[in-house]
Amino acid sequence: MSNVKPNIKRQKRVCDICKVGKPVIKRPKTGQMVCKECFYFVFEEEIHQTIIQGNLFKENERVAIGASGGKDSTVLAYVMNLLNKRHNYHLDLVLLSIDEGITGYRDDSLETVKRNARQYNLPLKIVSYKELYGWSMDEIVKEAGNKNNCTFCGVLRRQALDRGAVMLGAKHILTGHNADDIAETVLMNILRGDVPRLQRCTFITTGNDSMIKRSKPFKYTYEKEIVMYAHYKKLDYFSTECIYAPNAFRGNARVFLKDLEKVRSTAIMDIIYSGESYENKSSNTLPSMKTCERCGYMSSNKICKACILLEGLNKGLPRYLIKKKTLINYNFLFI
Ligand SMILES: Nc1ncnc2c1ncn2[C@@H]1O[C@H](COP(=O)(O)OP(=O)(O)OP(=O)(O)O)[C@@H](O)[C@H]1O
Repeated sequence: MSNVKPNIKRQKRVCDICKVGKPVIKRPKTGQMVCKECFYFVFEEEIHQTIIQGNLFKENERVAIGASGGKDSTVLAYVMNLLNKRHNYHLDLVLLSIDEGITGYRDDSLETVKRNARQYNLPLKIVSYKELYGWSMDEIVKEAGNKNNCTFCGVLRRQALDRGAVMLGAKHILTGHNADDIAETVLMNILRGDVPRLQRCTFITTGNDSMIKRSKPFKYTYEKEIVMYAHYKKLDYFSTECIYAPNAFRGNARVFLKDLEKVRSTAIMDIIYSGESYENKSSNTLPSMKTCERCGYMSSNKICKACILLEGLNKGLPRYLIKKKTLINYNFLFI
């Protein structure tokens, strides 16, 4: 047998998109091996397509980006700023941050948002729970204990974002909820048998009939790709988890989703598409939006959830009111 090696040149692997560049990223969404430049471009343009297909904006609209300093909203601010210029959306973009008053967490992440505002040259408004409600989250946790803090925080943040948007003269808020968040919410609503919420949790825009609407341009964007984008673009974001325990049930849905993804790579998109097929499929009508008789902000009831929670806190009965049926698991609505 001859020892002479056959003269076969090994073919250099190239980017699956441009067929030229060196592939450095395997896209979790498609499995393609792509170069950095193609990854940036398809990542940004898929978000642009989501925006166009969802008909999200009107020209000259003032749009508030909910900016927490975390990876999702940092990438959202960066990409919205870029697409606004690249595709001439003519949007008046502003950053809106809510300071929940969580020492050692939000104070640090707000410093990141302040830097982002300078880096992207976007105006920033910060509103705090303390100034709006007279309570910080640190004080609420001291009073109400550790158990329901995600419910308190979620209810108050939702209204705080609305109030901040009103202060900014914006009627549209964008949040960084991504495809993984939405798939988790679909799963949670299935596990709880919550059909009305299942029917609306995949909407890209909510609140069309109210003072302020909300949209999720990352509805079809995978969390892993957001992390990769932030990493390769060297974006300045804050990566610490909230010091108050995250919602345990969402944590279970997240673990379940990650396990599913290992055996079925398309699980996230499949679950979102399944959720979408439930949209408006029954006679269950959505509660119409009214204004709260106490604070004047949006509510589907006579008195809004934020006022009910604050009443409990101010009366020294925080846990009594949170147990009322209407509030249980209200934080599933925040998506
Ligand atoms: N304190 C805040 N101020 C302004 N917007 C917020 C705040 N907290 C959350 N949001 C908005 O809600 C979205 C989802 O918030 P969530 O708490 O689930 O954080 P997340 O998934 O870790 O996102 P991020 O990485 O942006 O922090 C954020 O992307 C952001 O747009």
